[in-house]
Amino acid sequence: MIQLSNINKTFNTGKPNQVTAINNIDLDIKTGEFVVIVGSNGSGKTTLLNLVSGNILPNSGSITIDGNNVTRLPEHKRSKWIARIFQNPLLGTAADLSIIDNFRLAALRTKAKNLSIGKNDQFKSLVKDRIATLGMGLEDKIEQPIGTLSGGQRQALTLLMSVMDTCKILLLDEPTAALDPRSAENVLRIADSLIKEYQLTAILVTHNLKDAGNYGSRIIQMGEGEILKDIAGTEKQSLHQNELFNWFG
Ligand SMILES: Nc1ncnc2c1ncn2[C@@H]1O[C@H](COP(=O)(O)OP(=O)(O)OP(=O)(O)O)[C@@H](O)[C@H]1O
Repeated sequence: MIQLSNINKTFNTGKPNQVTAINNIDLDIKTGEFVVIVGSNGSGKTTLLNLVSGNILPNSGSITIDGNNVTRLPEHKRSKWIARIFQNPLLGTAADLSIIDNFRLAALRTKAKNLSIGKNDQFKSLVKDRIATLGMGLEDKIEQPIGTLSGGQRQALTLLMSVMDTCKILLLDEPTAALDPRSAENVLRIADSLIKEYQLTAILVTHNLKDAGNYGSRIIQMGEGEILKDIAGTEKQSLHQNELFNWFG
């Protein structure tokens, strides 16, 4: 689903503050894989997500998504494949708009021409039903501005919104870092079940090694712009948390 070949990304090339954020990375992520990325600060995790999403372009190398060479394709042209959830729950939603209007926008993400979508009662009841699955009671508040909700509530809704339109890839960049432990657990559980239900290919960047152990079908450790470890399958499932801690020893 996602292939990175020989990807390099250097910032501030030729200046004293030049930094190689991604150093010659090859990565092949299969459809339906849920990859967890861990690594110290500055190891290149967010840059990697930015390269996949098209938020930044590589200096060299190629990126393929769903069989399409997207290396030079800007972010908005990749949105038909990709939804992204950020650390800050305020990103990804329009605070002043109601919950239902945010869901309308989400459903229109890749369909700018069909602006009539979501005006009818059928759409409202579909959204209410989906929101009810969160078990947060938010289905009765769909006319309320989304900015009045807590970070955890908002992040849960943002996840649901990401699957309102065509989406094959979910990029999660520390989506729970700003949440309390209970909300964080809830949001990750929702993400995990959406990934399974919609058979999404997902990448989760996290500093939480417990989550890194519990979630995902593959784990990658990054260091200084390179892939240091790449473990999948039963080996990933049996990875003990202590072992993960030792990676950072
Ligand atoms: N836009 C930019 N301009 C200049 N340098 C950048 C830019 N984005 C990232 N970098 C640098 O690239 C390196 C990798 O940064 P990146 O944000 O990808 O790391 P990270 O692993 O996500 O870190 P963290 O865990 O702290 O979020 C760092 O040295 C960072 O300072």
